Amino acid sequence: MTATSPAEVSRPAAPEEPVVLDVRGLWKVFGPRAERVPGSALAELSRAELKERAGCVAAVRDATFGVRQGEVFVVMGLSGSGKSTLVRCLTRLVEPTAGEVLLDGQDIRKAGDKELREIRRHRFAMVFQHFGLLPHRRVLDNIAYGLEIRGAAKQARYARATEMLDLVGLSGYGGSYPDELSGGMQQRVGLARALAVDPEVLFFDEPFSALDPLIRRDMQQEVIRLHNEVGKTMIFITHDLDEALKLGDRIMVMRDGAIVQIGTPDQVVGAPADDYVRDFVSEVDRAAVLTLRWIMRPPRDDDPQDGPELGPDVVIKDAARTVLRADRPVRVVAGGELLGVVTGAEILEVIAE
Ligand SMILES: Nc1ncnc2c1ncn2[C@@H]1O[C@H](COP(=O)(O)OP(=O)(O)OP(=O)(O)O)[C@@H](O)[C@H]1O
Repeated sequence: MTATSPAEVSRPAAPEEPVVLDVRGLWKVFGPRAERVPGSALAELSRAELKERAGCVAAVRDATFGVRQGEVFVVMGLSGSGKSTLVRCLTRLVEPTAGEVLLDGQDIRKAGDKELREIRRHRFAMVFQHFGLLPHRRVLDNIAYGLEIRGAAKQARYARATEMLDLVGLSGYGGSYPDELSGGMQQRVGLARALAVDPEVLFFDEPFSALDPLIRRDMQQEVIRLHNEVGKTMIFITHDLDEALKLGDRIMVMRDGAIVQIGTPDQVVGAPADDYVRDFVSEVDRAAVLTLRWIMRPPRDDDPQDGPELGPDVVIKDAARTVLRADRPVRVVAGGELLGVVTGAEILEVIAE
């Protein structure tokens, strides 16, 4: 494949949204006198050494990243890499050991109990793997639960809950109890409950891992659909690469508590930051993720200039037919500017891999 440096390759020039959640130098260390670890020589130790010398586990190590308004931000890594701990630190379900978590500029680590409760009730919502539905409450009351805690009047919360029930495709099930529904349906209730409070940020902690593969695929589609409809900022934990590639606007890869890479799906697949990420993405169908931007070559003087035009962000698989049928190089054009050309040779190289 044509060598392309990651810096040159990015997704379409969508206007960059402001950062909603700005995380800086975040640490979570479990163990005795954990607070002495960040910033000290202990912080430099490997996981095993830290455990041996200080009896501590650094579940999150010096994490710095920003989540943008309206994006689906996926946190991915093997089991034990720190995904859950990191995301729990963002809502302070786990108290961070050091660092800052700024929500619209306000450090939630400094929030008092009352303020924190307000943030959790009004600005955040969560969807968990094990649904977390209240078994003795009907579906509609489960969905309305967050609104009830907030003190919303009955009529208003039922109206909103019914709207959410319809939104997740469960119209008519409001009177059922959770155990009368399948796993996939229960998770739809979980989604509706989270959306009911109209949160600024929605957190998903491996929400679909307990579902069987077909239902899981349905639910992923459902998240994409809901995201398109409601446009919420979503932070989504998964250890499943396909899920990450499908859902993520950007993916953050973690290993041993540290961030290894943050990038769009095509960046993670096309330019893995190290062998760990390379290994992770080695089985991916690159033609389904990478775009023409990754394989185009500079035009040569002897290239015909009248080939078909395609945009740089067309996925290779979608462009293959056009490129392979054309009897001249396809021109990769954005904003009237010729960025490069692609021929059958470049396409076949990726497909043959
Ligand atoms: N309460 C705790 N006390 C001590 N160590 C903990 C605690 N919670 C998590 N850890 C450790 O922190 C590390 C990160 O765990 P975490 O659950 O965040 O990883 P994860 O990537 O979410 O894994 P999984 O996908 O298995 O949930 C692990 O080594 C774990 O053993």
